[in-house]
Amino acid sequence: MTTPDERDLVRHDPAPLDRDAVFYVAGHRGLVGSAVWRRLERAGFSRLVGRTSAELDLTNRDATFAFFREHRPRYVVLAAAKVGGIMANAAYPVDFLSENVRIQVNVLDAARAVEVERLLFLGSSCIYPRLAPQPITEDALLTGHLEPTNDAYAIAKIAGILQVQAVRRQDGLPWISAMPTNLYGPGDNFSPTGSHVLPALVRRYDEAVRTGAREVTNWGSGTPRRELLHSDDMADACLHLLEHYDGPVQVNVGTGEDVTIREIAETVADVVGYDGATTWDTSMPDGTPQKRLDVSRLRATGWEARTGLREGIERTVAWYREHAREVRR
Ligand SMILES: NC(=O)C1=CN([C@@H]2O[C@H](COP(=O)(O)OP(=O)(O)OC[C@H]3O[C@@H](n4cnc5c(N)ncnc54)[C@H](OP(=O)(O)O)[C@@H]3O)[C@@H](O)[C@H]2O)C=CC1
Ligand SMILES: C[C@H]1O[C@H](OP(=O)(O)OP(=O)(O)OC[C@H]2O[C@@H](n3cnc4c(=O)[nH]c(N)nc43)[C@H](O)[C@@H]2O)[C@@H](O)[C@@H](O)C1=O
Repeated sequence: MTTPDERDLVRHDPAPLDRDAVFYVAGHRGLVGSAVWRRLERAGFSRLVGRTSAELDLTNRDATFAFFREHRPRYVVLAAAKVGGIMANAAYPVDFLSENVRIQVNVLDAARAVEVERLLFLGSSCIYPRLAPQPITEDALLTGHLEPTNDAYAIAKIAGILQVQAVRRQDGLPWISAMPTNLYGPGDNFSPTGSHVLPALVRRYDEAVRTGAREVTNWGSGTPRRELLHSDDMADACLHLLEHYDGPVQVNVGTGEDVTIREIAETVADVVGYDGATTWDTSMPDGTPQKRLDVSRLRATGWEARTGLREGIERTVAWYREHAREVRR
């Protein structure tokens, strides 16, 4: 008989995924989910299943169970969540905690009921303590206080990691969790107040160019450091981990490099062609001073990010300009 500890040993080459099995991408229209869907299509998966939140509200437990019983997916990527930038998280902590806990518990319980073979849960680098030593290793989890602007969301994500580990221990199912750094790419949320920093800056600087404005004001001091990963790289890492990692520890996913918000703003301004002034509204929160991930566990499985930050920003600006009308609605 194997002990729980033996079952939890890391296997670097779990069985390759069957391209003809039913594969459910929860949140398939979001930034990450849509990139995962494109990646899986490219890899030859022929039976992808996705539902919008209007078609299947994952906070509804009965509907979630009915969906899993009907489709019986063999594989799942859980990329459905309530997601937002620093101000959305700070303003709506109840929603970020409650909705995310409900989505996760329902999906993970329903997946357990039909014995989903491989499942990837997506957390976030904000699960780590606000002042974790840099770069942040996976074992920094639960070693200190969280960043107050996103503690509610982080607690929900930590509960998800623990639920995946518990399913591994209790049922022996080889489910895994990935902790992405800050992400960006096509299909992102470009809402001026609710979005993350990169889409917010793309929209703001693009608008300044279009209107001829000579001054742009960003939030905070510009000194916090962030690590940014393109959503296509994230999607590639999701498939890679499902095929090459089987262990209880959540895996950090990022580039391993960070820059200041000011540097990100300068790059966005340069890419969109803005040459006016930039000021900083220090009445807005900075959030965590730095959250650079240690990605050595991921690298040990043979994966590295491919998209450089400037190239990723250029692609995102091009996408935004092509889709600006629908995005700005
Ligand atoms: N964006 C980022 O910088 C980061 C994201 N992550 C994590 O990655 C995952 C994906 O994030 P991201 O793609 O950016 O988020 P998005 O907001 O772009 O997409 C979220 C998706 O979740 C779906 N969803 C939300 N609520 C429900 C619900 N009640 N029922 C069914 N579906 C629902 C939405 O469906 P619909 O569109 O149909 O409403 C949408 O497709 C999340 O777990 C997030 O925490 C982690 C680190 C950074
Ligand atoms: C992914 C991650 O995302 C969030 O944490 P965050 O990293 O702090 O996210 P952010 O991208 O919103 O901000 C990064 C920095 O950028 C500055 N900043 C400047 N100007 C704008 C601006 O216009 N918009 C935003 N949003 N930020 C701006 C801002 O003041 C901050 O210093 C959490 O939701 C958390 O839960 C989470 O998982």
